[in-house]
Amino acid sequence: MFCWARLPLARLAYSLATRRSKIPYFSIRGAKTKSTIKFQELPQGLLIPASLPAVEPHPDDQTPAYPRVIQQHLNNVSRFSDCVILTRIGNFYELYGEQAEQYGPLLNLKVAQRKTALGPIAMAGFQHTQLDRFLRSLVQELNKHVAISEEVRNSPADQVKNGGLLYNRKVSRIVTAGTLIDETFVDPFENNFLLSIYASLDTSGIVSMSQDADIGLTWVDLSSGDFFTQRTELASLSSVIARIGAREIVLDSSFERVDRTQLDRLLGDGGHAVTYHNPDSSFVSVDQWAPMLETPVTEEESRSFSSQEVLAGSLLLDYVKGRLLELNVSLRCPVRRNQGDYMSIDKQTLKALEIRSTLRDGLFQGSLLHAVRRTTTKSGARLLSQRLVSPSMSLPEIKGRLDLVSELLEHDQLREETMSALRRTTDVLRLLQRFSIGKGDADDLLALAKTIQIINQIAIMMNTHLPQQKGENNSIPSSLSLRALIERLDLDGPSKLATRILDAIDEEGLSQQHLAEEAEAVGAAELAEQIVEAEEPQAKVTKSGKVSARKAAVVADLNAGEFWIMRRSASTTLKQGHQNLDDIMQEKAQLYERLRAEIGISLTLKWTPQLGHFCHVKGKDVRAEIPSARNISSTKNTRTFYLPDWSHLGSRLEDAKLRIRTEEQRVLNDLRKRVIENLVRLRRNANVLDELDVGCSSAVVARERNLVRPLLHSGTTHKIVGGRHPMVDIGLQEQGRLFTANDCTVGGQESILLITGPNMAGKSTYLRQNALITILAQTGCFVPADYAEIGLVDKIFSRVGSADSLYNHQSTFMVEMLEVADILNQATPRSFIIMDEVGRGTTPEDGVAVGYACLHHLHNTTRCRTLFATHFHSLVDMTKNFERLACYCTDVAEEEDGSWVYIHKLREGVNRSSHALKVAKLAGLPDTAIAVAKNVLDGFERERNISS
Ligand SMILES: Nc1ncnc2c1ncn2[C@@H]1O[C@H](COP(=O)(O)OP(=O)(O)OP(=O)(O)O)[C@@H](O)[C@H]1O
Repeated sequence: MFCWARLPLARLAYSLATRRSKIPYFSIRGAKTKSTIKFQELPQGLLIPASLPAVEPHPDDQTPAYPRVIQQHLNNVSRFSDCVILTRIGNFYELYGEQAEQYGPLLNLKVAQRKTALGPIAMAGFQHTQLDRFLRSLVQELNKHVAISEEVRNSPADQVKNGGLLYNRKVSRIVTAGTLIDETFVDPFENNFLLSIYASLDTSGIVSMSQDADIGLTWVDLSSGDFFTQRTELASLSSVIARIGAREIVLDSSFERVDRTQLDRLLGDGGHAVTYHNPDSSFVSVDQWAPMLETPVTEEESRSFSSQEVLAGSLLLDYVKGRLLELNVSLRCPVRRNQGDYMSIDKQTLKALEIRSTLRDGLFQGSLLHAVRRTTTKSGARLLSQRLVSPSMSLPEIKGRLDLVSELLEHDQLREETMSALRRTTDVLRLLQRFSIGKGDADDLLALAKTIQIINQIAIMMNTHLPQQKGENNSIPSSLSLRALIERLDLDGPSKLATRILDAIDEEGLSQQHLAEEAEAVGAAELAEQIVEAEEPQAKVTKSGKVSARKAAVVADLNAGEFWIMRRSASTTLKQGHQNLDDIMQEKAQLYERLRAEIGISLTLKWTPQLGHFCHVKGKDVRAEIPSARNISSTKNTRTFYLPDWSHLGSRLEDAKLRIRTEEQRVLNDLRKRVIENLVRLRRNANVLDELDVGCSSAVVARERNLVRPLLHSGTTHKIVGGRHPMVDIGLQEQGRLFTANDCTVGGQESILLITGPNMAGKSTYLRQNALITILAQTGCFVPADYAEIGLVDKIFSRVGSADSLYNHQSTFMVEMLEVADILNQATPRSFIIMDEVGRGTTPEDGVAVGYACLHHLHNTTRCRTLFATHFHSLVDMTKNFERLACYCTDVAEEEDGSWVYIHKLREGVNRSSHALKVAKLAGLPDTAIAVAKNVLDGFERERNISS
């Protein structure tokens, strides 16, 4: 029999999975070497080493070689040269050699040295249950690609080839920031996009930097299956990239020759990883994308893709395939986004308007999304986030979304009930991706079935409460009306699937199994303690709870495998299997009774993974004569022994259980297959839920914050009455202060509003609130105003604040000019521009000149809606003859006693006083400094009086 005491034991783990597959083993890891030795259990509970951590002879020669696992790691390092390799060894993932030395300290892992024939080699590792935590650090914080080398069971032939090794290792997947699927650290509220860009090449084979060069983009979220394509031109590329907000951008190697500063400017600093990849030719035509799609792209759709989009798609899919290796993933059919269908928001504007995060701290709280998000599902939150950065340009689409909000506002109870139902649903899109990569388990199936049931309930609720026909006054019912949405649901197939899942899976058994697994985990730890204790009897194991833990382990061991996750009725084979098992259990009871009658003692028939089927007696019966018993161990009060009858029946029992487990697995696989068959329907239904969720969210915010439905039209005018800034309004309310609403009529007769006024009196707030109201309106949300009539805006631009980019050799003024240049070059008569203090980054004279030039260009050439705030009062005089420019201002009201208040209400006219010293005093500048500043101002005043 194998002797534990000879092993340099440090850790021991018991593998549940392997035991279930009827090949029980322990794996023991040496304290220093961390090699793993597996022990197989023979009948009668004997343990023999299943494999030894042999130092394999090198195939080419007989010189000393690294142990196989290290050699495999080194091979992987050269095969996946851009990756950190994590190698699975039993219950651990290990890093070796240089990678252990480099990443061990970064990951806070202890780096040890393992002795090998070729000298010591560094190693560091962590428990397999911690994989996601370390992946997060490597992928998201250190921006690394991680190749995961998993243990795979060798086929009998491979075992012979590999000197009897039961397990081999194989890189199963490469994880990068953009290829996350079901990792626990994927942000549930945002999409995790991987974007590929294909640009036209010039004659010398370099990416063309001509502003109108054709660009193809495709982006995919592997965690939800969403897949999009778009064509654009180089001039708009950085805005499109900012809007998509990808975690990783894949470029082909022609981009490597683009000037670094130029490329950085194009790609922006959205916190994404950039990867260069050279695709092979496997996905060059859209037809070849089919194996990775839920359904092939139709010929008509495929004709709509530009050649650049197809090439970007082939780059993307080739990259995905190379990262997922053996995993299959099913993506949705690519949705083509027409540039003209969405309002373009450039990357500065996205930041400046704080759409998804605040400008200063990058926080969610304080952003527009935070102000308007009341979604109850994660995928609803993702949809809303996407919509806010890509407001629609389609009047029917916007009208449809607004109709839905209006309808949900009309039906309070229906809305409340829908929201409460949605709250109970699971994130179907992300769940389905688990099935698409072959991972979904019984819990996932149950979650899916319950969500399907909830969808059915929502449909019944809507059908019961909604009037049969919407749009009685001959108006055409909107495609997004509640009824139209419900009619979009495809309930038949999914309902059958849900019934099948719920009929098959035994929820009670499943939760008991989870409990048993937890108990077993306790048992494994306890067993490890026992063996350490057996090895070093002098070392006292004093861990509290030891006895109860042991009991839990024994209980778990006895019960393990008797909780079934499928109902007996799930299949005929299961029914028969359970009948067979019942019969054997009856035989067990009879055996027990027989033994008791024959031998006259009370004994228990037990099974543990380490001993197999054995008998146990205690107390006075310990010394009884038991024919054909073979002792295992005995103490004064207990005795453990094998009995052939029980060993034989026990192996039949195990066999019966194995048959049930195998059948359960088959049923599980069948259910998974059915989920995949329903993928398209389930995803379509999930979209309806998202639409409902976003509609409910908008209705709730509209009610909470007293928002109104905007009127959208195809003109180029804005008329907003009583407008408020969505975030400042909330912020002031939290402080018990009131926001002063302001009107904004711009476009047509007055296309430019030139706004002056004191510091801190609300100019920037006014500019931004009107831009935000426009974005909300075109997103299909109600807006913070008393009334809003908005002509569709194709591009929204803002030039606010100043930020230098020293890294890119750009001064504050250079950054400002780059942004202004983009605006003046790209704005169209349908655009909406806010410009705040243009020209403040240089001398006042130069600043005025630049400010005037902008106003002149916007007034005479672009002719689009513009709100322009400035402290350069001479601009007012210089633009006096601009017909379509009107002046407005904010103010300060001074009381006789010297106190003063800001008048945030905008009035027509000009205000030439900045009251800057009031702000300086408020900010706490020393009185002496204020006095000096005042003297300077008085001096200027005197000079002005003399010269006039
Ligand atoms: N309409 C308003 N109602 C109430 N408070 C407002 C309003 N507009 C602005 N405020 C408050 O005044 C603060 C300053 O506003 P804002 O930054 O817009 O002023 P400004 O005129 O642009 O200042 P500066 O010229 O110094 O940049 C805001 O943070 C907000 O607290």
